Amino acid sequence: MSRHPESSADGTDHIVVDDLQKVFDVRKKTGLVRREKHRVRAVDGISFTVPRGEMVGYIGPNGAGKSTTIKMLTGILTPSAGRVRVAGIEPARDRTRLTRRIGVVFGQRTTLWWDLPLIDSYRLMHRMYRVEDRRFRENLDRCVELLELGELLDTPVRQLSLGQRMRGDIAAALLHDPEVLYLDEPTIGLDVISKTKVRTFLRDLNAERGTTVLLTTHDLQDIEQLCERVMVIDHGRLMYDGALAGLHEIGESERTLVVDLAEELPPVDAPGARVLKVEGPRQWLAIPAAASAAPVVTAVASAYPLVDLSVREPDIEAVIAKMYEDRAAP
Ligand SMILES: Nc1ncnc2c1ncn2[C@@H]1O[C@H](COP(=O)(O)OP(=O)(O)OP(=O)(O)O)[C@@H](O)[C@H]1O
Repeated sequence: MSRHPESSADGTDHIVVDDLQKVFDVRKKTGLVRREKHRVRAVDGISFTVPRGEMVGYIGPNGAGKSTTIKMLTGILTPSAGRVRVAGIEPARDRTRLTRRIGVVFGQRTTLWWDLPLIDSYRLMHRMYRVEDRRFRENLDRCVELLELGELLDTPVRQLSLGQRMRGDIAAALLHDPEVLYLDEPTIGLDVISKTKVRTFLRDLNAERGTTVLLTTHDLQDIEQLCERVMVIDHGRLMYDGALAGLHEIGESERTLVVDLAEELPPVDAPGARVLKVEGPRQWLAIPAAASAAPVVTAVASAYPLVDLSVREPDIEAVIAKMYEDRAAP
């Protein structure tokens, strides 16, 4: 597979979203026969850009508006207001042309033909996307090798395990050499080994081909292992857009210092740290995530019989939960 030529989109931005909105009019049953019209602002004025070759996490709680955004980026849904450009194309206007430039993987449903052997689905896609024969063969060979699909090609899709099917779906999304890949929960329900295979493949794909990736997931390890940048949305609004590391600061989270002493002692006294728990000779100390652990370590080591210590980074899920809590507080 070759790297994609330089940007054909807005400057170097491969995805451009400007004040994007999607409003659904829904009818809610309020009585036996009465129905009231009401509006759901699924996406409520979101703006962001993604440069070519970036891998970005797009996360948020259930119903936040993630899928609605992705559907507008693929052209399945037309925005109520605002502007979207993907690889220079307006998705809702030119969906067919865009389809050849993007790949989509929905973890919860397959794009493969259920009753056909995997290879037959790929052959159908070859024709549907009108991929040049040599390119198709090269892409297929590479996906088969890296996603370990060789022994599965003649197996009907319905007989594949979830992890095998997911790898099959990822290959299907890449046979036409898309420049942009949307991944919606690509590791959902997979075991640890399959998750690792999928993540390694995505990292290599991004590094080698410069594919732009927008990743929606509830598995924060996907984000931690794949994306330097993360966007957090809630109630259709962008709450955070920046480095993954910055989320920790926003959430004012804490790191945990686990200290093992030579004997059982009362809670240690170290400036800048708060003892969370004491269990025999082991104590758990909280320190602000943004602060250095060194002064606390020095203080403990000089005043107590320190045997061992380790630092635990804050759990990103807890950080996001804290961010929502802070926003909800009056
Ligand atoms: N076709 C539709 N008609 C009416 N309301 C809709 C429609 N699609 C989505 N919604 C509503 O828009 C909001 C955002 O939904 P969306 O599916 O984009 O969220 P999400 O972040 O993808 O959630 P999840 O993590 O659960 O998949 C929700 O309140 C949802 O009920």
